[in-house]
Amino acid sequence: MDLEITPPRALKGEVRVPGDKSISHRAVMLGALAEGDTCIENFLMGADCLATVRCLSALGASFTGPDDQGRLTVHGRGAGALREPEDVLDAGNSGTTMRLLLGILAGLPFFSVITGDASLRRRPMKRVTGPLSMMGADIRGRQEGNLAPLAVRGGTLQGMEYTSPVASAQVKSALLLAGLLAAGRTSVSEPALSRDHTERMLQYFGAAVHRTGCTTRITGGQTLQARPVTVPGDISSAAFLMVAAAVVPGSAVTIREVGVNPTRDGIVQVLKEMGADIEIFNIHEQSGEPVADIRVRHSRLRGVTVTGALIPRLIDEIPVLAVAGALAEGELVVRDAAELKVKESNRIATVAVELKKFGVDIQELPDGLQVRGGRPLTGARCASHGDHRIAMAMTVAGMAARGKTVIQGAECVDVSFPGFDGILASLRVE
Ligand SMILES: O=C(O)C1=C[C@@H](OP(=O)(O)O)[C@@H](O)[C@H](O)C1
Ligand SMILES: C=C(OP(=O)(O)O)C(=O)O
Repeated sequence: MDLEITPPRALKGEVRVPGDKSISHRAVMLGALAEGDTCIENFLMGADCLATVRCLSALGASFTGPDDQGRLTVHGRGAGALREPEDVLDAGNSGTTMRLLLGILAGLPFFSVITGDASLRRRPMKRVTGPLSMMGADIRGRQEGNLAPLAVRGGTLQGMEYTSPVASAQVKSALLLAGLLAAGRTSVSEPALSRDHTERMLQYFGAAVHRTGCTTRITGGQTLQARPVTVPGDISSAAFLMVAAAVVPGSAVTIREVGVNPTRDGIVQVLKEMGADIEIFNIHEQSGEPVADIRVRHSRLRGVTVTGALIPRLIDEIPVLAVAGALAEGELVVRDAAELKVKESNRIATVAVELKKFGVDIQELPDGLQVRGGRPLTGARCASHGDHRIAMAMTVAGMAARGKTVIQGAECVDVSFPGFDGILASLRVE
């Protein structure tokens, strides 16, 4: 599907974005492991989270919904009620589905095979299958258990202390979920703190999880108690609207009920450092997660350098941050972000290739990007590379460019942000 964009005069109004993808995955997974009914409101009906629901159904979990309001109930009967799937589990395009489910499958006493689409079958899984094998699971796949399809014979796991070489919430979460099903204590240390939604939701469901610095610990054998979950709006989806409002002259956009977890809000911090006019207000807590309204008005931006512990706090927002950099004065530099190479596409390469089509001065770095901003953008014919974040970032570039932009293969937007073009259309002032 092609998406056509012409620059609006301004973006104005008040919107909500769909539910958080990370929290939606975790709500159904923990719901399936818990005892009782987990009623979820504002569940993300994107392709990735629906893949998680299908995999859990194949494992015997039972659901009511989702209805068209995003209401979904998981009828949990504890981990022991999950059973061997009769067919291959399909995680589609979703790294989170595959890696977190591997943690659960490793701790369950049966055989399963999990695969995904062409992009997911190229992404590294050894980062979870390696430590899960050390805990006692038998996991086989191409490149010594690195590439899906992966065959898992789960069973009795022994907790362990693991130091992850990457700051990855998917690695941490897979090991904490395996740790919940394992004997003894599991601890995961990471080089910088990644998103902590799994820890928060485990605690919300009654499990004891402790963190000291960047080390998180869980003791196996705890039971989870079902609780209602209201999923906040996804800050990673809101980021596209935030940058669009910041760069399109005359804009003023309010996004209601967005998750502002401090392990996810790096984009707000960096846009503010760049000079963006952003207000965060009406801060409150919902199902163990902080939520707020975000108002963004157009303003002049300047380039900054983004590195280190900030990177995991905005990893999925880097494609759209590069667009903000292209429209800012001076230079935006992103370093320590080599993880971008193993996402749905190699995002260092795809961001650079696509932004060059708009006339942007952008260079690939081994672990990031360098963008020299300030030149006017010219509308372009872009490719999504099958990557939702690239499709949406280039849409934002198109809104600030002269002339028409076309995004080829824009159907992948549905992975995380169904209704994206409708929400943008509702904000347009012609
Ligand atoms: O745990 C999660 O829900 C996610 C963690 C991040 O991946 P990594 O764990 O690979 O950094 C992020 O890029 C992804 O979109 C969602
Ligand atoms: C990297 C992403 O997701 P996943 O790893 O779940 O495919 C993303 O949504 O940008």
